[in-house]
Amino acid sequence: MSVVAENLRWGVRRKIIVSDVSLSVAPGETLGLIGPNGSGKSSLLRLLAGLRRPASGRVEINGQDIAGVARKALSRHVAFVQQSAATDTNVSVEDVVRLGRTPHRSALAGWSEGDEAAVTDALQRVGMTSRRTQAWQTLSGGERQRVHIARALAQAPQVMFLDEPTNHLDIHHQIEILRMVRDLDLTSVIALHDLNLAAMYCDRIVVLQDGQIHACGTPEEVLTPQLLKDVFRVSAHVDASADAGRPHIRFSAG
Ligand SMILES: Nc1ncnc2c1ncn2[C@@H]1O[C@H](COP(=O)(O)OP(=O)(O)OP(=O)(O)O)[C@@H](O)[C@H]1O
Repeated sequence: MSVVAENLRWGVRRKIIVSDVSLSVAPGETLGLIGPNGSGKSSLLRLLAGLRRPASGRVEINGQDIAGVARKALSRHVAFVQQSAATDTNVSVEDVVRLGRTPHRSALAGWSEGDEAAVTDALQRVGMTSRRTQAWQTLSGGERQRVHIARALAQAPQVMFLDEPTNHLDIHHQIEILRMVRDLDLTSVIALHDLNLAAMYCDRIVVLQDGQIHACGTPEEVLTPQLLKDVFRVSAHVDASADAGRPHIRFSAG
């Protein structure tokens, strides 16, 4: 499914937070969203996912304006992995992942074999099968993050928005999760702080600054020393890595 945003604007009181953002994501593409703290990444993701209404502009998913689509209908296709989602504390890991099936179930339908299979598959994909019955509140930060990703996977979405999905994860799981999202047959938009991970796993990257798109293109086109200086205020060398020629950033210490 494609995602298209046209002239999105959103703000709070007089403060403009997302300003005239237009972008498009092709079916199956992985788009990275990078930018300094407070540049509007989370706000833009929420607009794209229909969790927030823009003051003006529109978002189309699969050619349909999401303003006219009910939340439950939208969540049959669209999943959102929040930065630090709060979850009711008195639940098990599998209870959390089961919530991902909610959009697919009617009030009268029981829990089906298909629902169970989706939960089992999602837990397996994030390496949490053995924790299935563990209490949610006893998980570590990174384990919670993986369970939230499993909940989104259980939703069987065709579009996935992820807000810094790797920020609590060790390097092994950061790579595992991003590789998995890239290899899944879905369209994804991922806000990331780690620029080298964005370079490795995203087909294209959008750079936000002060709520506006500063640059958009392939990792090679976007991640230049000049852009890193202008937007992120750091000095860096950018090498072509051995990994399919994707850029690799080396930050200067001094
Ligand atoms: N509901 C709100 N009310 C007031 N200000 C808000 C609101 N939501 C976001 N902001 C402000 O908008 C700006 C963008 O926030 P946002 O969370 O989208 O940035 P971000 O790029 O995701 O940041 P970070 O990298 O730190 O997670 C910030 O200055 C934030 O304080």
